[in-house]
Amino acid sequence: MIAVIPAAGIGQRMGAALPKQYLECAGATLLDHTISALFAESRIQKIYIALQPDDHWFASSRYVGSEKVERVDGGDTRSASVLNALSVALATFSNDVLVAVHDAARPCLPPEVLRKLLDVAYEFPAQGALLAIPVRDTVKYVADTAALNVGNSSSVSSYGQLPIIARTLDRENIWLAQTPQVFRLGDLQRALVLAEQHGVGITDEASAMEARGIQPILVPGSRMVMKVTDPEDLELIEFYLSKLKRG
Ligand SMILES: Nc1ccn([C@@H]2O[C@H](COP(=O)(O)OP(=O)(O)OP(=O)(O)O)[C@@H](O)[C@H]2O)c(=O)n1
Ligand SMILES: C[C@](O)(CO)[C@H](O)COP(=O)(O)O
Repeated sequence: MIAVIPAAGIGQRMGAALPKQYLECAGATLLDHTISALFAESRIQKIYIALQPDDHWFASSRYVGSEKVERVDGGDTRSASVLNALSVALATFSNDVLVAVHDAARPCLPPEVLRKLLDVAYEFPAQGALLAIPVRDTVKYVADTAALNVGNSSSVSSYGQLPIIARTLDRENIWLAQTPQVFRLGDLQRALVLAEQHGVGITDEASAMEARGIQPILVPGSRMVMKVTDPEDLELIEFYLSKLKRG
């Protein structure tokens, strides 16, 4: 099996001076933590890292020069970055090889969680599998209007326009998708190409497979596999990474 790490984002919501995957945390960059989690899993033979073509930060990674790690060009969107990496991988690996796609922005991936996901993916290669966690809070679907309605009137609060509730969703069947997401290389490449051709909005690999009628398996992940998105996440990820290192 192989892995792809989309790492070509700019980290706009983080607002840092460099892309968030290069921020230092618990002794390494977030990207190096992410690579190290996949590197340590013996079933993963090769890791493709999709980077902005003009990325000059990766040159300082401890994984530069490793035969198991290959840099490829990313694209304008996450799915374009993944697709570029899959196309490069297909020059070396066959359609039936499993590929685990894992966000650079999810640097904390406990080994036992990864192992469980890969075990399930090997059992059900045609369906594929991904990490996910069930929603714990009550889920509100918000109305289209952004205005705060008071009685029959519509007003803006002292904190600006706030959303209002349209309805409460039944959370019983709602899970939040994480990564890695594991599929057969050929299946995923075809699904992503078709999604692009048909203008299907894709925010993860499973969505592309779902659009082809596949029902991927959800493997319980962990809150530690959180996606680092804005500055508020940094303290928590540092805590999780340190906890993981301590074992
Ligand atoms: N053109 C892109 C955009 C995103 N990603 C990667 O996809 C993952 C998830 O994306 P996200 O967390 O949204 O990262 P950014 O796009 O960097 O963040 P932002 O949306 O705040 O700019 C990240 O590892 C990011 O580097 C990518 O490879 N190529
Ligand atoms: C793939 C993903 O991690 C699933 O939660 C996520 O969708 C990627 O983040 P984005 O902000 O939608 O690119």
